[in-house]
This record gives sequence, C-alpha cells and structure tokens, in this order.
Amino acid sequence: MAKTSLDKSKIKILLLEGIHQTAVDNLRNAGYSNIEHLPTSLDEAALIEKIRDVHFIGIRSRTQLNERVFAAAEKLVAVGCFCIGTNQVDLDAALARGIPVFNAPYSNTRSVAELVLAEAIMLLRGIPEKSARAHEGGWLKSAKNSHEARGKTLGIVGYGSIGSQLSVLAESLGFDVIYYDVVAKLGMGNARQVGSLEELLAKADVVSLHVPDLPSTRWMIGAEQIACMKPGGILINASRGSVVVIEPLAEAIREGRLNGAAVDVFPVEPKGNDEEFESPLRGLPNVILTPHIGGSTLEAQENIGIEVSEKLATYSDNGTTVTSVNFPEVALPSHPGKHRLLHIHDNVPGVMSEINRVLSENSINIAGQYLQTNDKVGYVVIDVDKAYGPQALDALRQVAHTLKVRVLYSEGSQDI
Ligand SMILES: NC(=O)C1=CN([C@@H]2O[C@H](COP(=O)(O)OP(=O)(O)OC[C@H]3O[C@@H](n4cnc5c(N)ncnc54)[C@H](O)[C@@H]3O)[C@@H](O)[C@H]2O)C=CC1
Ligand SMILES: O=C(O)C(=O)COP(=O)(O)O
Repeated sequence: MAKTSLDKSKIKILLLEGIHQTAVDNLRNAGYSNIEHLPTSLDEAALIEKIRDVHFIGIRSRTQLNERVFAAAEKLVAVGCFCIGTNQVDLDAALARGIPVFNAPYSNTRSVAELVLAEAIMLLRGIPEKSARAHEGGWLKSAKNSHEARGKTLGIVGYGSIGSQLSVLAESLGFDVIYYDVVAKLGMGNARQVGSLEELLAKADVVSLHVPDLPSTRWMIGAEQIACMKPGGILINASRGSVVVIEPLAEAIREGRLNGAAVDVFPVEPKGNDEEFESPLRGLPNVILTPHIGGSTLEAQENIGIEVSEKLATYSDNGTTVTSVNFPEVALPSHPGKHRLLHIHDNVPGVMSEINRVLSENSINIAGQYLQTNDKVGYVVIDVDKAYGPQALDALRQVAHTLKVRVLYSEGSQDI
C-alpha cells in the first residue's frame, strides 16, 4: 500500500548530546521544524523507544547505535554523527537497512591538536602536580624533571587530520616530530615517518595517539609498548579509550618510569556529567585527566552543527550521499519539475534490470538515472516525469533485494 507523502514539517529529527544550536537553526531554515533537541544521550531502552518514529537522528560520540537500536528504527532515513569518530555506530547494521551515516571529519581537528600541544608543554614542565600542590598551599619550586619543548621529540601515532595538524603546530614550537602510520604519508615540514610503532616509542619524549577505533588499534598501547617508551617519557591519548590499556599506564606513572600522561578518552566513560568518573589514573602525579573534551570548543561545535545538519538536509531534500562513511557516494543535481525515486538495494545481479522493467511496464519516462554501489549495497536515483502512479512505487518496493525506497516529490514533500 502506498504511504502518505510527508511534508517537511512532519519529518521528525532527533538531536542528542547537546548538539550545537547551529544545527537546529540550519535545519529550521531548510524547512524542518519537527526537531527534538536533547542535552544528553539516551540509554539503549530509552533510545529504542524514542527512535521508532524518528526519520533523522543526530548524535555525538556517546550514543550507541547498535543492531538492536536500528532494528527498532523503522522510519530512520539517515544518521548524522556530529563528531569525527563513527565507532559508536554499527555501520553495517545501518547499511543493511539502507541508512547512510554522515560525520564531520575536519571541524574539531584543530581543537584537539591545540589541546594536545598545550598538554605536552604542561606535562614537560610538571605543571599539573605543581599547580595541585599550590592549590593545597604547597610550593614546589624546582627544575627537577622540567624540560623545554624545544629540541624534544614528539612521536605521533596516526598521521591523519589531527596528527598532521599537531605536527605543524609542534614543529613551530621547536619539537622534532616523528610519526608512525600504517599508510605511507608525506611529512609536514621536517616531520619524518618511522617504520614501526616500537621505533617511535623508543625515540619519542612525548607520544601522542591519533588513530581511530579499529580492530587493529584496540589496546595497541599496553604493558609491552609502555615498556618500550623512553624512561621519563610522556603519553597523551585524545583518540579513543580503547587504544590504551590503562592499568599498565597507571603503574608506569606510579613507578616513575613515565613522567606524565594526559588522557581525554577512557575505556569506560561516565554516561553524563552527573555520574562519577572512575579510573586507576585518578590521583596520580603529573597526569591530566579531561572528560572527553578534545573536540569540545564552541568554534568546533558551531562548525560541526552546520556541517552535519547540511549533510542531513541535503540527503533528505535531494538524495546526495557525498562524504557518507558507509554508503555509495552519489552527487546529485537538483530535480526541478521531476519526481526523484531513490532505490537502495542489496548489490546483487539483476536488481537494476528489474527496476527498469517495473518502470517500463508502468510507462514511466526516465529523465535521469544515477547509480553507485559498494560491495554490499546499490544506490540508484531515478528522476522521472511527474505523471506516474502510486502503483509504480508499490511495484518498486516489491523488487527483490529492495532495502529502502524513497520518493522526493517535485513540490518538496517526500514519501519515506
Ligand atoms: N578526544 C576527542 O574529543 C576527539 C577524538 N577524536 C578521535 O581521533 C581519531 C583520529 O582523528 P583524525 O585524525 O581526524 O582521523 P584520520 O582518519 O584523519 O587519521 C587517522 C590516522 O590513523 C592511521 N591509522 C589507522 N590505523 C592505524 C594503526 N594501526 N597504526 C597507526 N596508524 C593508524 C590512519 O592511516 C590515519 O592516517 C578519531 O577517529 C577519533 O576517534 C577525534 C576528534 C575529537
Ligand atoms: O569527534 C570525535 O570523534 C570525538 O571524539 C568528539 O566527540 P564528542 O562530540 O565530543 O562526543
């Protein structure tokens, strides 16, 4: 049975985790007024309940979109991660339901790089401990274990958007920069790529981690790697909590084998600001602990709000999937005077010919057709003349291996 066409004001958008107001404003300006904007994430049960009638969801790094949540998300059209990492989303579960996932790959990179650089300098001078003592009325005036950044070696693990920006900023301060990456990358300035993680750990005075959460990066810094670090070295992790095994790091600090650490991300993070933060690193000297705020600057959040909301609105209005992290990327022109059929299907032989058969049997004239596939999914967009009946849409929905069909009507409403 044909569904009812939805005006933009009926399309439900749920924004979680205090996503910046720019996202709400942007979506409203694009004609979307049915927006629920919450300051926190939701636990699985609450999310499953709420997501049932949601068409677009916006999250940050906290909200877990797993198979069970997607199974309940019957109306979901797209996901926006208002951050870089997408490890909190089961990308395969989304893809299997024809749901593209978008993120903001660059907007908060500068914020992370600046924070890490500041932390490196503070840790090289033992400031966290000296400051804490002064707050207690103590006076720790000493040059012991205090060093200039100039001439020290910064080792960056993961030389992507953040790692390479950090490289430039750190070099301008006089750090020698080396980096390790699984991909061969051209160094910025005089930075040099090294051949192995072990080599980097053995050479760097300060090690900073900037890899994504992947099976290959999970617990990549454990007791063995920490033992490879220079005596008196410093470790900074603003990537993901799954990259560093915390207990051996805490032990190395307690034993004085490392001189300090800054950690922004943890294997288990509190669900919100009201929950207690627990970690073996609490109370250790010269350790900076921050509540996953590497990307939390007003500048970054404002830009992310604009960037990701634009991607969601563009996909909703026009079908464009450029920069999606899990979906075939299709860049589409506008479709004045035409209806646009979006058909998402398993990438198996025969689907396209079946779609074209349905169109031809219903005497539907094709004005434009765009197709892109990845190894699992095919995404075909077909612009058709306005004269076509609901029976054609039903027939398209019946095509074997169909995951999702959407129609963007020329007057701006859509059938999801
Ligand atoms: N603390 C915070 O608030 C924030 C944390 N992040 C985290 O930082 C991560 C990195 O961000 P970007 O630099 O934008 O990512 P990116 O994707 O631009 O760079 C990651 C780099 O790591 C490399 N890499 C992958 N696996 C590796 C391995 N096993 N060993 C060495 N290198 C490896 C990649 O080749 C790539 O060059 C994000 O995935 C996110 O998890 C990002 C923003 C804010
Ligand atoms: O951008 C990322 O990947 C981050 O880790 C930042 O996450 P957040 O938006 O602060 O929850």
